[in-house]
Amino acid sequence: MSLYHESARLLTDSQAQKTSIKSLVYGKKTWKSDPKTLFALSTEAAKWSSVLSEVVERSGILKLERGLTPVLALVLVHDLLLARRGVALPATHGLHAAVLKHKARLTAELTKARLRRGCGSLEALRAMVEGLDGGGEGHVTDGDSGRDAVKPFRQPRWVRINMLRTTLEEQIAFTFKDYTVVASLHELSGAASKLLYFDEHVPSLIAIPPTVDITSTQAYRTGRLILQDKASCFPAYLLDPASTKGDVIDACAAPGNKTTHLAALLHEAQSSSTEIGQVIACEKDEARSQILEKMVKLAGGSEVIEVLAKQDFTKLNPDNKAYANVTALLLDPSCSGSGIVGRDQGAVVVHLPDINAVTESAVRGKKRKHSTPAAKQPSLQEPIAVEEEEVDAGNVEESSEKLKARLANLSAFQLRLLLHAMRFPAATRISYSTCSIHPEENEHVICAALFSHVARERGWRVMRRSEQVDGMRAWQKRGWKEACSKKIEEVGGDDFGDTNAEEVAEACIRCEKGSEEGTMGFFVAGFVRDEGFRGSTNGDAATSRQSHSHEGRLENGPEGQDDDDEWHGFEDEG
Ligand SMILES: C[S@@+](CC[C@H](N)C(=O)[O-])C[C@H]1O[C@@H](n2cnc3c(N)ncnc32)[C@H](O)[C@@H]1O
Repeated sequence: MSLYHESARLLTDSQAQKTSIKSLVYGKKTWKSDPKTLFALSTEAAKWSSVLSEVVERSGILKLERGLTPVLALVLVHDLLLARRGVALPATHGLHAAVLKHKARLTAELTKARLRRGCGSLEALRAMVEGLDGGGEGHVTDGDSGRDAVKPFRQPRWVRINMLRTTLEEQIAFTFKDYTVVASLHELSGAASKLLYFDEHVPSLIAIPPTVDITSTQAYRTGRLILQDKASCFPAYLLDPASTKGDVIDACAAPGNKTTHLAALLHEAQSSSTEIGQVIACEKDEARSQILEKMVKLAGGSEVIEVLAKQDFTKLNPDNKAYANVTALLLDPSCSGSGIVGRDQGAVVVHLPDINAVTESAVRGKKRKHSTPAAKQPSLQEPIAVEEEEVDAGNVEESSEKLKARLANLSAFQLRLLLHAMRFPAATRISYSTCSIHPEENEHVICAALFSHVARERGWRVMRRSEQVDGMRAWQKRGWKEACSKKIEEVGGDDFGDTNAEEVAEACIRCEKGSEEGTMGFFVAGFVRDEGFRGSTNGDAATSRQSHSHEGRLENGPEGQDDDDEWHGFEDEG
């Protein structure tokens, strides 16, 4: 295999496995190419990929040279146009010839790409590319000037208006009275002035420029405003807790952003005279339980939220009468955290040319979409200093085998929690979410749960896109169909006819990290079942086995029950 084929493979694996080029090169001893050369080419090609993908697309060579894949074209064009020694293959070699014959066209496209970036020389472009490397910024075109100039796209600061303590109107009239409302998220990027954007998907969510700090405002300090990534608002909103008119369990609650969001949604429904239940917030970790309690208090949720501190969710007995009115569950378990902005585990972002991209005449003025990681999201600094997502971040330089093993453990843990949630007899809605981009923790868990014994016995199915609340139905990025097909095939889903991969993928919601939608990488999906299934249990008299006191909830966990539908080899996420 040539240097170029090996480099193409490396970049593909690095993207897919979210593993650094370095660990892939030096973790494997069987490369045919010199590892140093392979590392240098792959790193440089990745660095230049946002420019070169544009050059390759606009030159149209992918349509002419059918033997070139987008990633192979990227590494070859890199060396053809940018390497001192050119392509390290004889000119007669098929790969070299495939790009060499288009050199004039490619060079012209590189010049245009340079000029579009306002760079007077190749050296200036080189400096720009070097400067952007690792800078963690995405790019947007400059609509105002009409020039396709590249500007760093900075993630906005998302602010959830906490309806437990205030209203949107009140905050607009006071905290944000000097702010100018803008129509697009892009207008916030890099702005130093007080601008405000109303989110189009999640009610009571606004965005402000990343440069504007609200942590010293009275509204923030008193829990009226909560800094919460947009994607992280999806699970409670999708769950639509008030629609089930009962209690809601937040199974993995600390630090409590989604818990207080659930409470706010219930509180709002109460004002429109619907009878509402309470939120039961469960957190296993002692220190994080304390943070949860503080957050609940600060957010004004004490009356609606009951905190079960130091409580392992899997040890709650679903058949305890104390949970007889639990109609909805939110499950946001520990995960790899690979969707968190700024946590790339060393993997590079490679922009690949699109074979179907329109050629230049059609692209003139077209806004390009980039997805490099963006500036680190603000975390809740004050008054509670804690990162929202508790994650199993693993080792930055871990090998792909280690990552695979870690993901297998995490997904087994996540599935175990999800299947436990499905056992609550009165529940009719569940939302499952992670801040991971890996299908192992997302679509695979959803599909495995769907085809589990407990789901089929108790009538659980995926919450279809058409059944979702408006904002979630409208959200464009959906689950990965191939990941669903793969898992459904693996769990023998073909035997249970009526669920197909396309429908499941469409039901799943994905957020892309560092994208121009301004979110972290995130995944959420819902499960529902019809009222007719309510109250179904394994047929045992479990409720008589323990008291209904708070303590009674903690004893007699599900161990010993029929666990046939669970995956074996469980290890806690540690
Ligand atoms: C991703 S974080 C949850 C973030 C939270 N939902 C929020 O929005 O603020 C996962 C949490 O689940 C907790 N956890 C992990 N396993 C658990 C279990 N078996 N039972 C209860 N909590 C658990 C972790 O300690 C961690 O605080």
